[in-house]
Amino acid sequence: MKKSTEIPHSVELEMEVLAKLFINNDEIDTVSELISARYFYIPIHSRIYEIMMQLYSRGLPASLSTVKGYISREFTDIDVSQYVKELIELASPFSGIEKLCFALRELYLKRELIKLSERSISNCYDDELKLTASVCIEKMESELFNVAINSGEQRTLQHLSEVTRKNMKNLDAAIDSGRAISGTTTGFYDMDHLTGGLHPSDLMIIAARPSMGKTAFALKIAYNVAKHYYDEKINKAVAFFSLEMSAEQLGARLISMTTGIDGHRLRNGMIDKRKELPQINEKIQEINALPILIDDTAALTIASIKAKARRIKRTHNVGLIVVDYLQLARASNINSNTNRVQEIGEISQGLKAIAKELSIPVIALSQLSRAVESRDDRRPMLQDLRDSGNIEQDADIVCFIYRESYYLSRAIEQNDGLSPAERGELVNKRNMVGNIAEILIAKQRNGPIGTFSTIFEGSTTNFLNMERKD
Ligand SMILES: Nc1ncnc2c1ncn2[C@@H]1O[C@H](COP(=O)(O)OP(=O)(O)OP(=O)(O)O)[C@@H](O)[C@H]1O
Repeated sequence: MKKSTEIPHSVELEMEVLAKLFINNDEIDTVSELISARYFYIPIHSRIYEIMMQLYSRGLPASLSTVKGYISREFTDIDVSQYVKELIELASPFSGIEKLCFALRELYLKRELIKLSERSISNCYDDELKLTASVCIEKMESELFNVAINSGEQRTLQHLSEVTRKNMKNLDAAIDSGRAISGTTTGFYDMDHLTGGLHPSDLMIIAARPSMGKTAFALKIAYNVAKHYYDEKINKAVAFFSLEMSAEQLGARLISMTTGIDGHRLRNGMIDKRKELPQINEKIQEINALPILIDDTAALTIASIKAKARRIKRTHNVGLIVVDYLQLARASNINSNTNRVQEIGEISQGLKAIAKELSIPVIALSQLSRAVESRDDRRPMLQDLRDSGNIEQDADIVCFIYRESYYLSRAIEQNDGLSPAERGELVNKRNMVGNIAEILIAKQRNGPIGTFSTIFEGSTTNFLNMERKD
């Protein structure tokens, strides 16, 4: 392998791009979309480009004479007239400017990769910084992600017209979808109606007491989104970080959910081999085709979730991330003074940061404290999240799952000094509420709050729309 020790750059290429721009200022619009001043390695080139952009944006001609005035003052040791003359001579009529810009970008990205690798090496060698290996990985991943996704450009300033153009694009997409939603469908009609679907950059918290069906609900949304990607031939994937259940357990739930066969029977092999086995095989084929990625590493730190999320965005164009569940993740910067509330705060903040940085929705499940059960009405409220860091503030949407039948069944089973009449009343009540699971949207930053009902089928851990449209 032939190695070059020279920093990747091409003086001629840079000069040719500038020359073409001098000859035809109209190309500036195209070029400014593709490159920026930092793509030029030679300082005088970078400055010439910057000045041209400034003049052009003020409606002035970016001509040789105007630019020369500025440059001569700043680069006194260079014969600018001669330099600019050479520049013009270089302009070849044969190569298109876009091709040149891509070549320039290639060289710039290689330089950025070299720089980030050097920084990473020096972080690892530096004893004084005392960075852990996972912090070094997180830093490198983050920088690598910026180079890969944004080509190193961290765009922070946008003109309002760019923003409204995106608004119109979203509105057009909502109109075109014919589903009256602007985000990705959750598969739950009432939820889509209330929220407009799942939106990029949003952190949605799904919270409930244990056994209410958080995992089941989130898995159904993940399944619905992946099925939507598959059916519509959208090249995206869903990533499910399962800190509690193993990937096999989630797979078993998906099989039970899609075949309608009781999960308990499936686990114990109590199935009709002739009738049900072919059905299971058929559904497994369907599940296999879905773009769902599962990571079941336990006790992940928020830094490693971030790093993995960036990687999956790069490798699989992830469109939705689910984290089950928030309290099982660990903060990255824990010391002896860190308390649990601070730790949860860092995790929810980190999840929101992932949603924003990757511009995708993130769904995080959250446990609720026992306090819920000390009230007569056990429907969770936002205040139930208040002891848990900043979950409520960081979330764009908070929804709770509440199943009255769960509490009624528990009371019937415990049979705590119930008279036969009281027991009968509880059984009647449970029959009335049936398998209804209420979803309470208690906070929505950009929309209304409200409650809707779904059906929870315990035996298949499946959530369904009330009208069984799915
Ligand atoms: N085979 C089955 N038959 C009947 N109900 C079942 C079966 N398997 C699971 N369930 C019910 O599904 C519910 C568990 O759902 P899920 O694990 O999604 O809840 P969760 O809120 O995520 O729970 P946790 O917080 O404990 O993880 C429980 O109420 C459980 O009784």
